[in-house]
Amino acid sequence: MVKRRVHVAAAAIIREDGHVLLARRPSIVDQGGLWEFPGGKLAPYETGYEALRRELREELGIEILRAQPLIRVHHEYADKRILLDVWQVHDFEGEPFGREGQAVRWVPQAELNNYPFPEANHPILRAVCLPHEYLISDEEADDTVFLDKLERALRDDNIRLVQLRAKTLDDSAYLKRAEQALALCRRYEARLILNGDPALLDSIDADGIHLPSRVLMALKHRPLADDKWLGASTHDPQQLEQAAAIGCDFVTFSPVRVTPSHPGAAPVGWHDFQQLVETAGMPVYALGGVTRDDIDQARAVGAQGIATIRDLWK
Ligand SMILES: Nc1nc2c([nH]c(=O)n2[C@@H]2O[C@H](COP(=O)(O)OP(=O)(O)OP(=O)(O)O)[C@@H](O)[C@H]2O)c(=O)[nH]1
Ligand SMILES: [Mg+2]
Repeated sequence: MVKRRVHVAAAAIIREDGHVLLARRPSIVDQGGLWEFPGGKLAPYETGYEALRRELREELGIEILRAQPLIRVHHEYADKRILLDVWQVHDFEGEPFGREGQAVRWVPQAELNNYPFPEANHPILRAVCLPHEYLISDEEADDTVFLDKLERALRDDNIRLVQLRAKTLDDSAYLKRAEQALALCRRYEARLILNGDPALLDSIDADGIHLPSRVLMALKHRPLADDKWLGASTHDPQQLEQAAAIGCDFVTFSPVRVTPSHPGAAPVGWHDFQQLVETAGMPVYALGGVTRDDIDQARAVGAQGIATIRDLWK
């Protein structure tokens, strides 16, 4: 059987307080009763954004004023291949309601897991819950200097996702620093991701693990429970595939641009990066030579955002 191809535009409407608008599919349609991001199929000759605007008028009675790409997910159902082209809606006019009689609800991010979604939605839920900047901490010999810089980023730059990368510390110094960093991150409601061996979480109840690519490639299964975040460093298509195979929640991909920290590495550039992100099936942070000024560019080619040391660690 040749499967139908279905191209769908869908909206992640995220309110300032972090609540996300969900709609329930009527029980009589395909995937009935499940919750979804409002949207629908592209009509002939429509772009994704045009379809998004039309669908939200039809389904919710709102007019989009500003939206940005969030994630594109390719998924194979038993009867069709689907491309979900998901946009984050930042601003709209009108009060959304279930114009087709469907239930509509603003849901806090922390409660999204309680709602049954179609199978294809897993990466979308990840993308909705992750910020658009990922701070990777720099090597820092002194704990006090480290904590000062971390607090500055949390306080002044509003960073909410931090990876503790400290290759020069031995195990006990790393754990000590991780404990201090975790306490600080908790104060700012930021997530702390430890870099290295998943077993680190046995000692410290941080929010997740970031796998170096070497560790990623050696794994056969996801090494963490589902309630922790699993990230990985990737640099080529094989590593991206492996990250998807073991169920990573997100990855960094580098280098996208020329970076002074790795002058020998050939940057992939935005064009090829876009092709890689398209098939990644999970949120991808652009890394390597990128700054906060590149967030819109990164998102325009489908990335979750940017990851950086240099631009945020000061
Ligand atoms: N809108 C939307 N569709 C999704 C999501 N996840 C997901 O797998 N889908 C699938 O994408 C397809 C969207 O079709 P739809 O029924 O919304 O299409 P539509 O609004 O144009 O209505 P139509 O049935 O009149 O063509 C369905 O097969 C649905 O199961 C999601 O989060 N939002
Ligand atoms: Mg629909």
